[in-house]
Amino acid sequence: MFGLRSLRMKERLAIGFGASLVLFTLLLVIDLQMDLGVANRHLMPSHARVRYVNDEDKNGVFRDFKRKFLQKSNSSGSKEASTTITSHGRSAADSSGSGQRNPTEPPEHDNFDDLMSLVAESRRNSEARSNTGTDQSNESEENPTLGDMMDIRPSKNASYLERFQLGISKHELYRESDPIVDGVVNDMLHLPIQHVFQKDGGTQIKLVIEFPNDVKALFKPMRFPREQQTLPNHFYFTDFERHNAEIAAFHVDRLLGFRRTMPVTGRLLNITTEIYQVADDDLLKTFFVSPSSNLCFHGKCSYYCDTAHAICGNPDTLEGSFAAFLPSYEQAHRKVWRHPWRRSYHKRRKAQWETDADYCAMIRDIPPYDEGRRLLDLMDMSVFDFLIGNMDRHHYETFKVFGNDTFTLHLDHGRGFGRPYHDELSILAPVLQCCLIRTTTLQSLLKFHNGPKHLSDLLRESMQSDPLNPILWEPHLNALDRRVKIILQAIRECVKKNPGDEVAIGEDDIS
Ligand SMILES: Nc1ncnc2c1ncn2[C@@H]1O[C@H](COP(=O)(O)OP(=O)(O)OP(=O)(O)O)[C@@H](O)[C@H]1O
Ligand SMILES: [Mn+2]
Repeated sequence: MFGLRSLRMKERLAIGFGASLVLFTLLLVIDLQMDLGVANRHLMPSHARVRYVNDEDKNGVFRDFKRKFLQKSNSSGSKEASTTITSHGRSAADSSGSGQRNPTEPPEHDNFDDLMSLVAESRRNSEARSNTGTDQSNESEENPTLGDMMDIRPSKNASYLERFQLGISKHELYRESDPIVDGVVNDMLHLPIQHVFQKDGGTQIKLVIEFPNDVKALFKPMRFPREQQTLPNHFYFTDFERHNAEIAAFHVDRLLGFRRTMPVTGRLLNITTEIYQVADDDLLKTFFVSPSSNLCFHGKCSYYCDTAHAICGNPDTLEGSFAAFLPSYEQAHRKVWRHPWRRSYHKRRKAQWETDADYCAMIRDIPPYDEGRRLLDLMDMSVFDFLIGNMDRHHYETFKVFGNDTFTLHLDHGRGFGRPYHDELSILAPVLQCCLIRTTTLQSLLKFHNGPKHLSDLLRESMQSDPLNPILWEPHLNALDRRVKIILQAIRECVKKNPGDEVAIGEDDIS
């Protein structure tokens, strides 16, 4: 009797153990699936939560700077919930990063002379190297274009876009002050729209707009007014995309001298004649008339493509961003790279860079980050994303034909410019952890900071010609100037931590 009972007990234990093993495996599988987030974005939990506070990285530069910065400032997140527009936007936002100064005292301007001398020194060194012929980076290195590589010349009646695409070079998308950018933008603004369909891939709705002569643009529609901030309970990957963020990001990238973002312009559309009447069948099926008699559509995608999140004319007009189309894959294959500082896209798991103090040291040893310009390009990307507040940089792309020592494309900035009163320091993690920045980028930042024109002034000027101007809500422009200073402070900390031979700035390898 006892033996039988104990046998049952054993069986029960075995069954219980077996069941928990199955349950555990199941949980692991679900966990793993969620971590595939980016490749399979539909699997990503909409309520996922990612913390970036790094408990183990007690000595990491990232954590150190974050702690120091937060101690000095009285948090820049205090106004996040407010969407009130005040005429004092500039001074209100400026005060958020400047510590506990007496409000009557004029703030003292820090020129960052230490960093200025660092840039000057780096310049002198590279000049000396090129004079003595010991320069590692070949200054006179060729900068072939896609046209050169494929041996294609623009046809006689080639559009601006075709010329632009063939002129994309190993170092950049377009040259400084290249008039072709205006040509491409003008075409997207004025050419008649012939055909519209939804672009597949990605999580939110995007349309491919076709103009005559094979000219194409990638369209993202406006959803909210400029003052709408990222909803407090939305993560970076559930945040709505903003058409104006795409426009502003193009201008910021150009002002930084990167030229790695395709030209983007705003355009006001007539939803009836310029979308509905030229839409393909699949898109057409998602059109409807709202109770206010406005024409609406929602398309098909994994996030916000339903009746409750439809895009509607007002009453017939619709704002959107038009990004010049990249060359087709057949023309120029692009290589997609997983970003080493990609967020976990998982509610419980942290990314390795969030917990590993030596993360950058590891990345530095892995190709293509172990040589050439790639790691410096990632530092630029981090600076750029921090400025625009973009946390959604999971992958990046390069043109295959140029090999590894080519620029990284800056694509997809629809989730930038969402929180003007918050500075997301974790976006700067690559720069803070590697203690590295390209000389020319540091120089640009110092110029923005010391003036006479600040980044916000230059950006306001640059975006003035856009038909949808003003593109940004004023607090976002103030945030840019505040963030420039934060980056400079961060670099200063790095330099202090790495005195002597460990120079914190990287040689510029672009001629
Ligand atoms: N200007 C462009 N021309 C052609 N293709 C583009 C352009 N910009 C982006 N793409 C392609 O379209 C894809 C999706 O674009 P984008 O990343 O902007 O959309 P998304 O919905 O935000 O995507 P995800 O959800 O994956 O972040 C990109 O992976 C890129 O390859
Ligand atoms: Mn995206």
